[in-house]
Amino acid sequence: MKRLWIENGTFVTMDDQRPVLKGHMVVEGDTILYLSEELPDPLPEGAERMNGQGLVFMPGLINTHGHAAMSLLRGYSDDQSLQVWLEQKMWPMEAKFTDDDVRWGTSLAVAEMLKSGTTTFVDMYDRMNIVAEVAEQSGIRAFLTRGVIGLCPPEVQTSKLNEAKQFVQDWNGKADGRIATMLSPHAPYTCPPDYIVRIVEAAHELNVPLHTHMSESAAEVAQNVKDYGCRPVEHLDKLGFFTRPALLAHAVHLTDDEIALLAARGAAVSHNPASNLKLASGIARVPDLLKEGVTVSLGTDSAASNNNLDLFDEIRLAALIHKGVSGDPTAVPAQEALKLGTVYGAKAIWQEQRVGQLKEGLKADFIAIDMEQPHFYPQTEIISHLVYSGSGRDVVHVWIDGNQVVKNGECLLLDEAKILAESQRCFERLLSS
Ligand SMILES: N[C@@H](CCSC[C@H]1O[C@@H](n2cnc3c(=O)[nH]cnc32)[C@H](O)[C@@H]1O)C(=O)O
Ligand SMILES: [Zn+2]
Repeated sequence: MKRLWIENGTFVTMDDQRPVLKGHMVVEGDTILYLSEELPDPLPEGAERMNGQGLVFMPGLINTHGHAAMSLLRGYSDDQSLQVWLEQKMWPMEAKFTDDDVRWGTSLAVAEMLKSGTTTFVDMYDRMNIVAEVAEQSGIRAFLTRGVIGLCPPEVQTSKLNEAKQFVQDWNGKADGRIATMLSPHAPYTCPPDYIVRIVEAAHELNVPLHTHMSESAAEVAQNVKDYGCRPVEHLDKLGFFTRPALLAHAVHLTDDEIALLAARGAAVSHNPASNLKLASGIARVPDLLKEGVTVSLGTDSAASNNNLDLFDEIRLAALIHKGVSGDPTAVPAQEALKLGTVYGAKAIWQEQRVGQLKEGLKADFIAIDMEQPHFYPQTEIISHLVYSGSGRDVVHVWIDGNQVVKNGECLLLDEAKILAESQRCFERLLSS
């Protein structure tokens, strides 16, 4: 079996037992076989050797919410509220999307994510077969779901749900186990209650988790109260949503009771600070969620509301904004912020036994960061440096399942020049059609 031996590296493990260690890591096949300050004994036979000096190795980042194909709409609508951005700008453009647009928009997103250190991403979109093909080819790990908007006639609702179920059947566990799937009503405000109930039942049948957008804006919460007589968490609870493992994007506007209910139900949250700031949606109660024991992770949302997919930005924002709004400089410290993007990300997608830390027995999904740069000197607190002065541009190498997918900042399995040219062509066609 293929072996890689990294010598004399600095490893930020995200394992509380030994958060940072200097030493050696051996990868065998798709798995971390050995990680220690000591030389491996016996020395790994036939291993490719790599000098880790000047590099920091850490678990690949986990982006728990996004819509990759929307990278085509980066910069197309800035400085708008969620409702205007979504209904007047995104939906009309997305209605014109073809297979080709989804392919090149997704490829653009995946290239950007890989190069900035994301090794697992969650994606909610349609034409998901194409998204899965891009994920398979690129080497990335992906948790994919055909999101469904239910503001349409019953027969269209049914065909969308059938498509979402078929996607699960076709792709769950594919790409050497790198692809997992779930089901997702787009949001309580775009799916009637009876449709959400049908989606929950389908998730039980297929034994997959659920994902949705929830309580992103104050307007949508007010609408929920007006239409259904309760706030979104209680509404989803009544519809049985939390009888499945559930991942909720945004969760910005929550009461104490809602936080308690999420904790009791074991639901996980994807905190998307950049998107929430840009659409002026508000600031999620992350310190309170963490205090109550809710699993919180990080997502970029799409590049159309971010406007990049660099998860280091989300890590830094999470570490900064909660201090600012609470007046407490100890809110979301650096170590906790980095956990949001790694080990808690893994937990939020029920993958903590496989990814999210550098640990013997876990999958070899890891990244290398170039520390020999002015913004990382003097070299003192590495975790602080990564969170407060690092960015995705510092990532030089990326491995997923033990395979190197980015080398010296270049994607090995994607044709970057072609992706840039094709995405430009797709966007221009969308604009003029
Ligand atoms: N087109 C599908 C739904 C795909 S789910 C992905 C949808 O999420 C939308 N979206 C992207 N970001 C956000 C957000 O922050 N809040 C709510 N919806 C979003 C996006 O515009 C896209 O329409 C259907 O009609 O059933
Ligand atoms: Zn979204």
